[in-house]
Amino acid sequence: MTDVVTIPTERDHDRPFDPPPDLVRLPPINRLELPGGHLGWLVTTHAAARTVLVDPRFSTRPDLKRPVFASVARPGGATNPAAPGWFASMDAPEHTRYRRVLMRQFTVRRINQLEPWITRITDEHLDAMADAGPPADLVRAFALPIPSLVICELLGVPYDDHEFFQHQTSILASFDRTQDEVMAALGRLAGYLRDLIVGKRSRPGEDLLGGLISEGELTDEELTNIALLLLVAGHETTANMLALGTFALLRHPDQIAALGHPNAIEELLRYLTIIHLGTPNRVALEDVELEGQVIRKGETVAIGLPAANRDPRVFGNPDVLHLQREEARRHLTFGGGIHQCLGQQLARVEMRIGYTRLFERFPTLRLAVPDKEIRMREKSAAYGVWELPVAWDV
Ligand code: HEM
Repeated sequence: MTDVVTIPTERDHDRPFDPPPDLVRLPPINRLELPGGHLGWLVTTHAAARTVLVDPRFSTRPDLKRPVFASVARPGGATNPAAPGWFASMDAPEHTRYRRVLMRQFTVRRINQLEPWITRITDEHLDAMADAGPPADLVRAFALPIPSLVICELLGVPYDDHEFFQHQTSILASFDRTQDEVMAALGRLAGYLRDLIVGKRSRPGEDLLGGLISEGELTDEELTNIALLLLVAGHETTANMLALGTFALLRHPDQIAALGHPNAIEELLRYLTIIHLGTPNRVALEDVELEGQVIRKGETVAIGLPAANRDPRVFGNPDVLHLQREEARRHLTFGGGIHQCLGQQLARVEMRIGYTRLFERFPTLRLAVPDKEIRMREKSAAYGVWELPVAWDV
C-alpha cells in the first residue's frame, strides 16, 4: 500500500445515490493527502470506521487534528481548541459534561411532545403544495422548511428569521467557500444567537434553550455555541435526507409500500449516507494499529462513511435499496461512540412523518424533470439535491 490518495468526491451521475466509485474501490486503509501537503489516513471499511468512531484513542480535538478540508466551520477556526460549548470538538470528560446537560433537555418526552406538532406542520406544508398545484420544488415546499421549523421550535428561535439563518447554515455546510467566508457566516449566526439568549435570560420559557438557561449551569458564550451547533447540525442534515430520500423513493417506487417497515428509515439513512466527504474524522492520541497499518500519534484519520455503509461484509447486496433490510440498523450514518448524533431520534421522527405523509397525500408523485436535470449538492457537508421538481395527478 503505497499510493497517496485524495478523498474521492466524483460521483457517477447515472447513479446519484451511490458513493463515488473511486471511494468504494479503495483498500480498507489508505494514505491520504491533506491540505498543506500533510499526510493522514482514509479508512473505508465498516469495521475500521467503527473503531475510529468508538475507540477513545481517537480524538476529535481540532487543535490536534489536521483539517481534512481547507474550510471547516466551527467557532475558533479549524485549528484552535474548541470554543466553550462546541462539544462536538471535545473529548471526554469535557464532552461528557456538556452532553449530560443536553441530554436532560433533549429528552424522548420532549421529542414525543413535538410529534403531533411535526405532523401538523408537515400536513400544512403538503396542503399548501397541493393548493398551489404541480409542479412544485419539493426542497422549498417541504424538505427545507420542516426541519427548519422543528429546530426553531425546539430551541425557541423565531422562525420568522429562518431566511437569515438558512442562508448562513448553507454557507457553513458548503465546502467550496473560503475559511474567511465560513468564519464570517459563523460570526453572524453567533451574534444573532447571543442576542437571543441574552433576551431570554429574563423570560427563559419552555423551549430547550429556555430549559438550559433555567438550569443556570452555562454561560452566554457556552449557550450561544451550543445553540449554534444544534442549528447547524440539525438543519442541513435532515433537510437533505428528506429531499434525497424522496428522490430515491421515486426512483425505486416498489419500495414506497414498505415505508411503514421498522427498518425503512434506517435503510434510507444507510443507502444515502448524506455525511459523505471525509467527515467524521479523528486524530490518533497514541500509535494505533488498524487494518494492518500503524497510525502514528498525531495523525488524522478521515472516515469514508459512504463506503463503510456499503461494506459487503456487513450489508448483503449493499448497492440495493431494500427498506426491509434486516441489518440496516448497523449503518454508521449517525456516527458512533460518544459523539453519536444527539439529534438522531428527532431526525427519525421528522423522516418517518415526512415520507409517509408525503406519499399518502400524493400517491401519484413523480419527478417533473428527467433525472439528469436534478442538480446534486456534491461539495457540501451533507449530500443532497438543490431542487427536486415534482408533479402529481390533480
Ligand atoms: C438525518 C439527519 C442527521 C444526520 C445524518 C446526522 C449525522 C451526524 C453525525 C455523523 C454525527 C457525528 C459526527 C462525529 O462523530 O464527528 C452527528 C453529531 C451530531 N448531531 Fe447529527 N445528524 C442528523 C440530524 C441531527 C439533528 C436533527 C440534530 C439536532 C437537532 C443533530 C445534532 C447533532 C449534534 C449536536 C452532534 C454532535 C454530538 C456530539 O459531539 O456529542 N443532528 N450527527
